[in-house]
Amino acid sequence: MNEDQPSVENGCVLWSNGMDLFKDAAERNNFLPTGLEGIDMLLGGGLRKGHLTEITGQSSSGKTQVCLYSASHVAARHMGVVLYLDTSNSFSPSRIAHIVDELPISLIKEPKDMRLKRVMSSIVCESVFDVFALFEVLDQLEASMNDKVNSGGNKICLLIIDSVSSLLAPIIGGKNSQGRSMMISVAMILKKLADKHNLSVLVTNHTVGGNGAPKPALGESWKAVPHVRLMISRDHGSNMYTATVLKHTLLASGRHMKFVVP
Ligand SMILES: Nc1ncnc2c1ncn2[C@@H]1O[C@H](COP(=O)(O)OP(=O)(O)OP(=O)(O)O)[C@@H](O)[C@H]1O
Repeated sequence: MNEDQPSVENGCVLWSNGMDLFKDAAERNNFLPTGLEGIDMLLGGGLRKGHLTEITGQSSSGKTQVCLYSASHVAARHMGVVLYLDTSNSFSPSRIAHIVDELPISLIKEPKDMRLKRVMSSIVCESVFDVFALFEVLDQLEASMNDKVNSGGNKICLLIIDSVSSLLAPIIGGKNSQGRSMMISVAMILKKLADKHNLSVLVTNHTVGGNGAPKPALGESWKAVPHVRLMISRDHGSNMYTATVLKHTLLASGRHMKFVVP
């Protein structure tokens, strides 16, 4: 084995020296915008490439809105292709069209009809209704990402799963250890894809326990998975929302920022 190279086994890097980690952090220090100013400011630029970001919150707290905004802004700003895995028919092309239509001309310098066509063709939406379909899609994604590395094709830069909890929560109840190991496999595949292909992964996780303090549905085993976990909530009867950091590699938990969904 070459002493300067990290050893690679089944595509996983087993060790890295400090200089590798330093270069890696500097090179990967780039973000994809969510297009929601408060969230982008809170996260130092948006969704970090190479990381898995989780949005959690109660029903109607705005999780899908964050996904739709992120997909629209990333596609509109020529950052790459977005793969949107929709688990509950919440993907809304008309909402995307509305978001793209509202983008200022100073940000996207092209006629509105061309912009919409381009954005729509840069967002690939796929319905995924159970964990087995999810494994299949992720498997195909990995194969196509490996091909794109070799062929230099147009790369996916953002993978969205709205919501990952609706696929995983049904299989982890009770003493179902097989369900739990499937959940951990999904986590490992997502993090490996993010790391190996420098893509940003955005997932949503609904909350449970409405009366007291609502908690993210996927519990303790999943808690360690996301690099960043944001809790969002909607201010009653307004279009004002609050994002609060529950977990972050650099920021203290509890930091929060308001954002508006126009
Ligand atoms: N197409 C739309 N156009 C305008 N506003 C919308 C649209 N869809 C949803 N909203 C508004 O955004 C709010 C947040 O909805 P969203 O679907 O993002 O919540 P969520 O957290 O994903 O909910 P759930 O967990 O039930 O899927 C809703 O209360 C609704 O008022």
